[in-house]
Amino acid sequence: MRAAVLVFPGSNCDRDLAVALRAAGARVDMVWHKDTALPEGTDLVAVPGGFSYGDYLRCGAIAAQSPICRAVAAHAERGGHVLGICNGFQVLTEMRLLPGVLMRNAGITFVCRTERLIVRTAESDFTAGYSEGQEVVFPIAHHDGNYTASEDELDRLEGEGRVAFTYAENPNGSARDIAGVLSENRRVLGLMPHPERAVDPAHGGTDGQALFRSLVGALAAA
Ligand SMILES: NC(=O)CC[C@H](N)C(=O)O
Repeated sequence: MRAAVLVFPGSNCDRDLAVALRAAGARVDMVWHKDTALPEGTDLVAVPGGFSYGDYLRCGAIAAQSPICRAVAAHAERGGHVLGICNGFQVLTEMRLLPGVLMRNAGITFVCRTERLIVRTAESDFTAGYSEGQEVVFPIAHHDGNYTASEDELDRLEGEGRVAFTYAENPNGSARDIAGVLSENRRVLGLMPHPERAVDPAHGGTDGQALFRSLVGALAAA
């Protein structure tokens, strides 16, 4: 299974994400945002956290216009898998690969702590390693994590089982406690918490391992 981890100016979780993917068995290529094509045979595009372009304009807005994002959109259009974590989730909403927007946290401040989450669906290649309703603990670190969409869109996401994770205690004002959502074909996942920071006992927890293992396992078998 081959994963492409994108690197933008200001990405700072790209190497953590590569480590988590490699530990789960993926072959990883780091791909610079100015590249125009993904490596041949890329199964998964992984968009990491950080502060792409210093979060200017809006988090992820400039990164979404990068040359590589045209190739990412084409990959998603072909039914390819895409994972966006934190700033990566913001990039995917700016690209409109996922619905909704990430606004400034309701409390205005940057929030950096570990957070309890509830897995809302195990029906995706990203969440198949968990059970529905399972509680997991991932770190969060963001100032624009306040997920917002129209009431109709939120009803649709919930109705279609596309809310992947919710917060047990909402840290940022996100509508309906949403921490992560899936695309219509369930092959694009964006989430604000950081599963790649919960894959080693030294991290204080390993609840993120199941996400990378189930994803790599599903794509290796495909
Ligand atoms: N950890 C991150 O990716 C942070 C994303 C973004 N810079 C924010 O603060 O909201």
